[in-house]
Amino acid sequence: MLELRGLTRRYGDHLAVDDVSFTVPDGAMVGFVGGNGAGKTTTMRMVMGVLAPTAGEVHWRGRAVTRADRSRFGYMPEERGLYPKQPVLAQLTYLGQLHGMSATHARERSADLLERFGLGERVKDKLETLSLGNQQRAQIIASVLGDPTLLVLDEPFSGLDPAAVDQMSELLREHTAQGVPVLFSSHQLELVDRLCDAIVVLSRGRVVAQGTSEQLRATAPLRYRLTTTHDAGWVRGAPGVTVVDVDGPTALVEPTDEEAAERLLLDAVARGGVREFARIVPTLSEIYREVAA
Ligand SMILES: Nc1ncnc2c1ncn2[C@@H]1O[C@H](COP(=O)(O)OP(=O)(O)OP(=O)(O)O)[C@@H](O)[C@H]1O
Repeated sequence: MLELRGLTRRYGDHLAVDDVSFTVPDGAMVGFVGGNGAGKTTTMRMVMGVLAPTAGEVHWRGRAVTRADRSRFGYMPEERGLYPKQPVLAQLTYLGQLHGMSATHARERSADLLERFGLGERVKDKLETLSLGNQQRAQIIASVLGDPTLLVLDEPFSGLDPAAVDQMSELLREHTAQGVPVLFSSHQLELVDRLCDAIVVLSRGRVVAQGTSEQLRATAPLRYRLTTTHDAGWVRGAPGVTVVDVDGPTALVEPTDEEAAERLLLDAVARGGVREFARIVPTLSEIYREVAA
């Protein structure tokens, strides 16, 4: 398990990361979301030891992380790590060796992954001659070489087409299935919602929400849409209900609890017909906008 304890980073007067604490349990995929400049990259750099924290600690498997621990972490940095002018397979092989693999094993594993991700024909090409999405595939492959004990990936899915997103998600799942914790940042909230066991939302350097997407949804107010056969203006006087909006026969309401919702429905039926009475479950994007506002 990876644990961030009160991680803080200042750049001069600017507090870029402010007392950030969360865990990435073994085998869990945790999505790290937040607007531009929220502090995700800075936090990940501190986890990897690329940047020293102003305060706070990173713990790995229950104790302060060491340089040896970090040498087994797989990292995809924001600035990416591969050399544009080097052939793809040669540099992946070299990287694998840096992670302790034999030259043969590193070359075989890299070639297998390149083949699997549709780059089998491009292994001898310089990285810079590949499309951006294909370069990104190679960068992700680089981060998983050498059986990493933890994966920290800075926007690994940006620029990938839907097929590559599926392939890369599958690759990450293979790692979580073996107990490897995975932390990745992304602006693609639907993807984060679909892939992650838990989500950490950062805003202006602070964690403003964290939990499973169900837990985050549960923090949203209970909201219903009522569509009647007549004008719904009467809901404004209904007990235990806050009216968000009324538009002709349709009302958006926030009952204090399920009982108040039921009373409202019975009232609506008694007053005429009900076309729809539906619980509005917010999307992760809506929750995100709310908490990050
Ligand atoms: N080397 C630096 N010197 C000064 N300020 C920095 C430096 N690196 C980052 N910052 C500032 O720290 C804050 C957090 O930046 P960071 O790159 O961690 O955010 P982010 O969440 O990764 O953003 P994005 O989604 O745009 O990549 C920003 O205000 C940024 O301008």
